[in-house]
Amino acid sequence: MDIVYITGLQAEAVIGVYEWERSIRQQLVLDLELACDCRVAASSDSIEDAVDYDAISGRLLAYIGDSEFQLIETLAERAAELVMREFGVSWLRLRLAKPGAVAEAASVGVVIERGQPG
Ligand SMILES: Nc1nc2c(c(=O)[nH]1)N=C([C@H](O)[C@@H](O)CO)CN2
Repeated sequence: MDIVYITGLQAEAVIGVYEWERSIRQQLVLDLELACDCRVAASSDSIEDAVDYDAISGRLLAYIGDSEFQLIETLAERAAELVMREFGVSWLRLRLAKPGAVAEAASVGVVIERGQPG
């Protein structure tokens, strides 16, 4: 299995369980690993055969920017479903960080894996 990856994708959203969080936008950072067979795109040298990290990044930024979930678990799950459904990705690992959430921590977040490799 090969991987196309995106790291440090910075987005902003309304997210959080507390009342004060419902009226502000907070920073989120995404890392994604996306299963693929890079030989297909390498053979044709065509973006049509590639897992397009630019298109996926843009779609995720738009989706997250419009979202208003309470939990980062919910946003991570929905974002994973979107990428798999719209971009035909069979397996992914998604890390979603909310770096401002705990003042004493460098960052907090979730990591999920969905689908089957290959
Ligand atoms: N597992 C989680 N724990 C917490 C979340 C969350 O989304 N998942 N959210 C909060 C608050 O919104 C927090 O980020 C405010 O600082 C607390 N714990």
